[in-house]
Amino acid sequence: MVNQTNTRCDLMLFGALGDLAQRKLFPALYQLERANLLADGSRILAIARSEAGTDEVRNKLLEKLRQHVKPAEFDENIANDFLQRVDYLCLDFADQEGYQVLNEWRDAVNNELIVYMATPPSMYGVIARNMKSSQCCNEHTRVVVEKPIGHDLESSKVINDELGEVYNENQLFRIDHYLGKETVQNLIALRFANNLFASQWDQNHISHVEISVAESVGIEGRWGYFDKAGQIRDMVQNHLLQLLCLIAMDPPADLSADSIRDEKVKVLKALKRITPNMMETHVVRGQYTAGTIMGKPVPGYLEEDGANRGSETETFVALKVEIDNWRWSGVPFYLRTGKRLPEKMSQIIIHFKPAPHYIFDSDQKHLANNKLIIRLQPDEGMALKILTKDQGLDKGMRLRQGPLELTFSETFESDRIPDAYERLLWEVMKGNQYLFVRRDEVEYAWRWVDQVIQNWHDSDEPPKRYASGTWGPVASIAMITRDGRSWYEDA
Ligand SMILES: NC(=O)C1=CN([C@@H]2O[C@H](COP(=O)(O)OP(=O)(O)OC[C@H]3O[C@@H](n4cnc5c(N)ncnc54)[C@H](OP(=O)(O)O)[C@@H]3O)[C@@H](O)[C@H]2O)C=CC1
Ligand SMILES: O=C1O[C@H](COP(=O)(O)O)[C@@H](O)[C@H](O)[C@H]1O
Repeated sequence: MVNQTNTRCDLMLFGALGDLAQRKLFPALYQLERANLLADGSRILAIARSEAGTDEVRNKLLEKLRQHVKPAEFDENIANDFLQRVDYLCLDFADQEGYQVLNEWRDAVNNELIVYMATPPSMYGVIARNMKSSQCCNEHTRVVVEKPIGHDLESSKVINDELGEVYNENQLFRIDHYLGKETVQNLIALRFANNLFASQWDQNHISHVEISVAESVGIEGRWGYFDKAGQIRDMVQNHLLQLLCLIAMDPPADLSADSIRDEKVKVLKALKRITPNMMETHVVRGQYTAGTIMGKPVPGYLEEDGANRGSETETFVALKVEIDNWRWSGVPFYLRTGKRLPEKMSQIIIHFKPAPHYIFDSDQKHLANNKLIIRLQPDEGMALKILTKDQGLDKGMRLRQGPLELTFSETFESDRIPDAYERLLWEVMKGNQYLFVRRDEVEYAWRWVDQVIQNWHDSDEPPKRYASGTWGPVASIAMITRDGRSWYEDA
């Protein structure tokens, strides 16, 4: 395979021994090596707090790669070649003087510099300042930061200000890993490469939209982080609102980062405020109790390791979101996301309005709506549910609904679907910002989410319990049923 950039990069990875780095980032970098996308001479400096030598860290990383790369994609020789690029530096990120070693490592090498902060967000400002005062970075350095940026609008502004004191916006690559998923990028292709949909994509033709991001896992040992965040900060503020933006935005003038981000921001600005008296009909929050997932018993949220038994943090959220603009007036977007649901499944359903005048037997009217089902994960693909005549002499003009089906793995057999982090790291190396989130997007998303959280605090109502292995509190079903609709289930 061809090396597509030939750009030599030095990647400084802060937090290199943390969960994200070991589980996602190193496996993604390994895959770039396997695809021959890392230029010869590109290097990685793994930086973390543990005392260790480079050889010891390389061995540890090899172990982790064996664990986290699919066996069919793991090649010991490629892994060893890849690890030759890695050096290790033990550094307390707050130790300003220690940053001199970064310059020594850079030495006279002229590679482009990427700094990846896979650390708690409270460290972003510290690292940025220390990099600057030690002259380890310049106006060409690209800086990758992880979500969440803060826990509300105010704290996100502080973090963004700290980063902004050292770096320009065009140097900052804020990760929302959903934007790195192939199927999420495909939303842009689907909407703007197919005129068929472009002309149908508004309140004249669409009755409502569903966005479901279901996880079967719980909090995976991350109580300390998750209990302060909850599902609304962990998933809605970023991933679900980004999906909503990609579905709802107007066509961008081109594929440049700012054209796309400008359109997403317009959607975020137009989100209708959820006032306290709308909470009952527009918002459901839940917390899982013990139950069974795929035949296995699992503990409730309050029985997880490290749990504080009195916690009222939500692990499930359902929302009815309205967009106050010309295109989407009167079209609700129903969002739901939760942990310990029956299966891992992310999908978007576009429900089209029925034909304006109905000429078939009225007992079939419930079949009348076309639906576009976009499966983000797993079983990536899409299906357009259309109505056809039921075949047979005895059927008359009876209708039935069937799918025009596109399953990516079957239709495009040879394509391996890369992990989101592979795509995102690759785009950083090329300097493309279009899959990363601009400061104003983060802040408008917080502004909207903050008012929902504030309403929760004011009402003092605890989250509704749901058994693990179910689709969340029954109130989430009631929320959509009240509007004469239901969450889509494939029959
Ligand atoms: N893990 C995940 O799946 C996801 C993580 N993220 C985000 O990615 C970032 C990293 O998360 P994650 O990997 O889970 O976190 P971890 O706590 O596992 O890793 C953070 C790393 O940073 C190190 N660190 C923290 N403070 C210092 C310091 N002062 N000096 C040196 N090292 C320090 C920690 O070292 P030590 O171990 O010694 O404390 C640890 O190795 C966070 O912002 C998180 O929100 C986002 C999406 C998913
Ligand atoms: O950002 C996060 O995402 C994961 C879900 O990501 P996915 O790619 O597996 O769908 C979630 O489990 C985690 O809590 C959250 O921080």
